[in-house]
Amino acid sequence: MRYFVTAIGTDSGKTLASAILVEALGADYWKPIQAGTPTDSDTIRNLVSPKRVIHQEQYFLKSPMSPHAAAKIDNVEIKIKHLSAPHTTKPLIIEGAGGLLVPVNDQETIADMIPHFQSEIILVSNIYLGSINHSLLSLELIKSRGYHLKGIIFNGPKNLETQQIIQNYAGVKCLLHIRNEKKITKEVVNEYAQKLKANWNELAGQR
Ligand SMILES: Nc1ncnc2c1ncn2[C@@H]1O[C@H](COP(=O)(O)OP(=O)(O)OP(=O)(O)O)[C@@H](O)[C@H]1O
Ligand SMILES: C[C@H](N)[C@H](N)CCCCCC(=O)O
Ligand SMILES: [Mg+2]
Repeated sequence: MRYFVTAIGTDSGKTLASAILVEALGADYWKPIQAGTPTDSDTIRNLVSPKRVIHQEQYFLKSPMSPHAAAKIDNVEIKIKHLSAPHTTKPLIIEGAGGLLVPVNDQETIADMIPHFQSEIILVSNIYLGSINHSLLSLELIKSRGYHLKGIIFNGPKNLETQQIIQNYAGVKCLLHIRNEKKITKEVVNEYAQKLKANWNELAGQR
């Protein structure tokens, strides 16, 4: 099974959520398109067990910006049809870049990768004043394109009104709520992975 981790924007906590998912599901990790350094793959490497498989990025762009722009600077053309997911017998966590409508070239966006990889979406919704609108815009896109949303991971300070309205709109449960942590360590990732594993199995049981 492939899970596509996207978010309501950049710096939302996709890589942190991906590390937790990798540990919770015993999954492989793959960042198809990396723009700038430090790379998300290196961040993941430092946060998960050494037995986890982290696949090589298919595109590594030098500039920390939208992939469509970074690709032009590097004189590289990214086409979704040329992306090919690594083979694995384990679940695969695929991390996008920024939010859903981040362009990878002048016609295609990150969202177009989701059906290309036949993946289910895990949406990271970080909580701030304005995140309801950004979350519902992302959910509207997912719904209008008929993509499958596996669940939502909230990230940041608890805000029940914000979380409830987003969950109701999405019609899915919260897989995990990540609080603001002083430091992100392997231990923190592991703690959340245990919580996610419990929630994941409980939600699967509710089907
Ligand atoms: N709950 C949290 N507590 C503390 N720090 C956090 C939390 N969530 C994210 N961060 C930090 O915020 C920064 C951005 O998080 P992260 O890299 O996971 O975002 P991202 O959505 O993957 O960004 P990108 O779009 O660049 O891939 C990182 O330094 C990360 O460690
Ligand atoms: C470089 C950064 N870390 C992300 N990987 C790319 C974020 C692209 C954001 C584009 C935008 O929405 O303006
Ligand atoms: Mg990331």
